[in-house]
Amino acid sequence: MRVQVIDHPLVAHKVSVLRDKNTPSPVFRQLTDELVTLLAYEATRDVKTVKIQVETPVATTTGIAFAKPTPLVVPILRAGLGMLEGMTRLVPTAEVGFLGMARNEETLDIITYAERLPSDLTGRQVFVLDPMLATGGTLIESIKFLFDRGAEDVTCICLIAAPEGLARLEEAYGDNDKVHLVLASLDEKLDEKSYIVPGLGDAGDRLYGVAH
Ligand SMILES: O=P(O)(O)OC[C@H]1O[C@H](OP(=O)(O)OP(=O)(O)O)[C@H](O)[C@@H]1O
Ligand SMILES: O=c1cc[nH]c(=O)[nH]1
Ligand SMILES: [Mg+2]
Repeated sequence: MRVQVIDHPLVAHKVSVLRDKNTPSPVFRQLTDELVTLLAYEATRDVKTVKIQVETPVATTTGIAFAKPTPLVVPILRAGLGMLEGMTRLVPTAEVGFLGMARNEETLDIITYAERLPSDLTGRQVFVLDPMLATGGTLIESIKFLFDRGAEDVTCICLIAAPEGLARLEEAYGDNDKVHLVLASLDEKLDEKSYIVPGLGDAGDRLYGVAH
């Protein structure tokens, strides 16, 4: 498993504003969108391409296009939905599939309540979007789901991760070079409710919930 924490002042600045509890939902959504585009630049470095011929007004040259089958982008509902538009703006030919998962806040068990993905993912490059990697339960379940369907490789784009969740992912996929994780920040720890510290609170609520 390859893990990249993007160390860049544009990313760090946007994460700082995102963390601020006084940042309202519309700004939170805008920053989430902007952050995805910055992380996607790195996350798509190994996307499969083919050479094509391009006619410029002056000459013929060689360019590239995304190889077929096209990449599949999978936001994990609900919070991952806030990252979808930023990703598809950069990879407009991507197909989009959906996984709805929720963490039971008492037991931390993961409930998969929705799934709308192609039935056969053989040979597909998949990009999973979820802002938070806390205990790692949701991401491990998502990656398993995608490999079970035949996905060739899985790149997860997350904004904030906890070391505890990263360790669980390493345990599950450390030896697998088909798993790639791109993060904006690796935080300190989880608190007693398994929220990321310092984190940014509940990403789903801050994107789509009632304003506090
Ligand atoms: O690493 P874990 O401990 O599994 O926690 C991370 C998950 O928790 C959040 O979703 P949540 O379950 O709150 O659902 P939501 O997106 O609907 O708010 C977050 O978006 C991740 O999916
Ligand atoms: O800190 C956390 C942990 C899980 N889910 C969130 O939205 N935030
Ligand atoms: Mg939530």
